[in-house]
Amino acid sequence: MRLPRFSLRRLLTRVLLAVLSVQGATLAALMLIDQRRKRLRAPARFPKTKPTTVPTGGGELTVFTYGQDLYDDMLEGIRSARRRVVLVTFIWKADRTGRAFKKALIEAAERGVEVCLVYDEFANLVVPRPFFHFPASVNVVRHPLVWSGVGLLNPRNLGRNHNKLLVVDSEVAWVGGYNIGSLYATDWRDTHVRVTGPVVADLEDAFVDHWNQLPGRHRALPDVSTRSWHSSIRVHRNVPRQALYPIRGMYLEAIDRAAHHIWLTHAYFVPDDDLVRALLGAAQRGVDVRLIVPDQSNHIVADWLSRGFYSQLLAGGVRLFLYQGAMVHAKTATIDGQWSTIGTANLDRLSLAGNYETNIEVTDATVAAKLEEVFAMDLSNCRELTLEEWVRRPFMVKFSETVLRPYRRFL
Ligand SMILES: O=P(O)(O)OC[C@H](O)CO
Repeated sequence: MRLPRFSLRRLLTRVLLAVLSVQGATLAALMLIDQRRKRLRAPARFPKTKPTTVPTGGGELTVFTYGQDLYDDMLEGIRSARRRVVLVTFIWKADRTGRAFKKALIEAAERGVEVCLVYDEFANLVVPRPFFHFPASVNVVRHPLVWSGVGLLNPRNLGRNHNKLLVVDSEVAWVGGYNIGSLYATDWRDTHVRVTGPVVADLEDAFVDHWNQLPGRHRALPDVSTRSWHSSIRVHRNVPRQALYPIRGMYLEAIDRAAHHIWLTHAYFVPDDDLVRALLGAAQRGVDVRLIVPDQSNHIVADWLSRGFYSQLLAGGVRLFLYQGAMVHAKTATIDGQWSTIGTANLDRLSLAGNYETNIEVTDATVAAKLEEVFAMDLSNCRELTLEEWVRRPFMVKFSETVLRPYRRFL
């Protein structure tokens, strides 16, 4: 009898196919669970603060924690614009909220205001194309799926425009986690700020530089020439085309500097090794490190990738809080009662090393106190996850987390 010949190649192919099948089955099961959850989900309920304003950076900063308050404020800003409105958004839904923005922007253009808009093509593939048809008086540029005329496989050409920024009359700007859509107005807990003062020129400059880089035949905007060297608020922008990713550096530096507490609120938490090391290092030197993440976000796969970090973080002394009853979509941090950041970047690889993003970094105790209030409010709506509870989760759950680990680097 002849024995079948051992082939290493055949064995490796079979192992690879088996791993891919298990991963595929796990992802499919998660999708099914997600669909069912979404069907059965109760209406969102969560605590929120009224918009409150504090002086900072030679101007003012107002914190918004409820979408409807924010959208009303942004729409009022657009309706009162006299010279120029620039707006960039990752997602722009064609629903009641999205239509209200569209109408206000068209009306502004019709009364002579210069209106420049950017939206991300990929994020809005599901939005009917005609929604993005504007009169010629409005300047609209689509951030393309792939930057034209350049290699498809170069990650620098694939970065999504994940920004959410509005600037009116070079005097006031809004930036933060909110995309534009009715769901976000009432059902998601997110954080955005309105700022005035010198920082507005930096935010407008970020828009203008990007606008002028975008492919297409749109008219270039003049560079912003009124930027100050002296502000307690710094703008950090990721620009993949220029291989600029300062937001990751900003986080690493601030975490490394922390002496007392680090309080983070993040919608999608899939950090790289350096960020994990920085957080664990802070916890080890006695810093009170707390992280709020959604108990169930709108992306179940992101949740499961995030869960893959919990054991290490909990064992290292980081405290985890799971937000209940609604999606928490904020991307904020506050450290030592001194330092804060609010912006568009998630703590995942797409945001920190892939997308166009904008965060502001504020070194101001008054702003930190405001964000600590918001953090305390959110904590009141969280369930703390302990290491004791976490190690007792079922074997299949642990197995699924392990199976999905290789996908971390794609998110
Ligand atoms: O990419 P973000 O952080 O703006 O979140 C968008 C939502 O996940 C849309 O599904």
